[in-house]
Amino acid sequence: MNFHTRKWIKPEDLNPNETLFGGRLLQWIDEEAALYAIIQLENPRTVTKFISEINFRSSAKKGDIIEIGIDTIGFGNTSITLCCEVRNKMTREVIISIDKIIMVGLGEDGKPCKHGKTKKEFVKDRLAK
Ligand SMILES: CCCCCCCCCCCCCCCC(=O)SCCNC(=O)CCNC(=O)[C@H](O)C(C)(C)COP(=O)(O)OP(=O)(O)OC[C@H]1O[C@@H](n2cnc3c(N)ncnc32)[C@H](O)[C@@H]1OP(=O)(O)O
Repeated sequence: MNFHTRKWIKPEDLNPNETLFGGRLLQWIDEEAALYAIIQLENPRTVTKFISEINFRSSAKKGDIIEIGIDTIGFGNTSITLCCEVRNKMTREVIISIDKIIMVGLGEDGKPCKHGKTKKEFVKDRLAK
């Protein structure tokens, strides 16, 4: 799993308990999953279809640095299935884990569109072609 994105927990990211607000974290994860899927499917019209059980395993506090990791589990016809883990950058303690995030690529008509992808690709390999 690649941990591409780091976030610094600021006062506006906290809940009344003074720990990281779960909704904020889910927003960051959704955006990260969307960007990952857009790049893999090469389709900017990619939407979140399904997110499996979310396990908040620990929290973060103001000033912590967290990192968001996404990986590919598999490709369908119009979808890509991802998994996600968020951890504390310094301690490596897992904050959240999500087994399945399903993103679907849409066509111009807004309907699911076949992507023809079967394996994870790296942009550097595409550019080398
Ligand atoms: C490069 C430049 C970029 C520039 C650009 C950058 C912008 C970067 C900004 C990022 C910004 C963040 C963006 C966040 C992403 C949103 O916030 S998206 C908003 C939230 N999501 C939505 O609004 C989606 C609403 N849902 C829908 O519109 C429809 O359900 C959909 C997605 C069109 C699918 O319709 P459907 O009738 O369910 O379609 P169906 O053919 O049955 O299924 C499609 C696929 O989903 C799977 N599926 C359906 N239901 C399920 C289910 N319950 N469980 C599992 N799989 C399922 C099916 O198995 C199928 O997969 P394949 O077998 O084809 O691979």
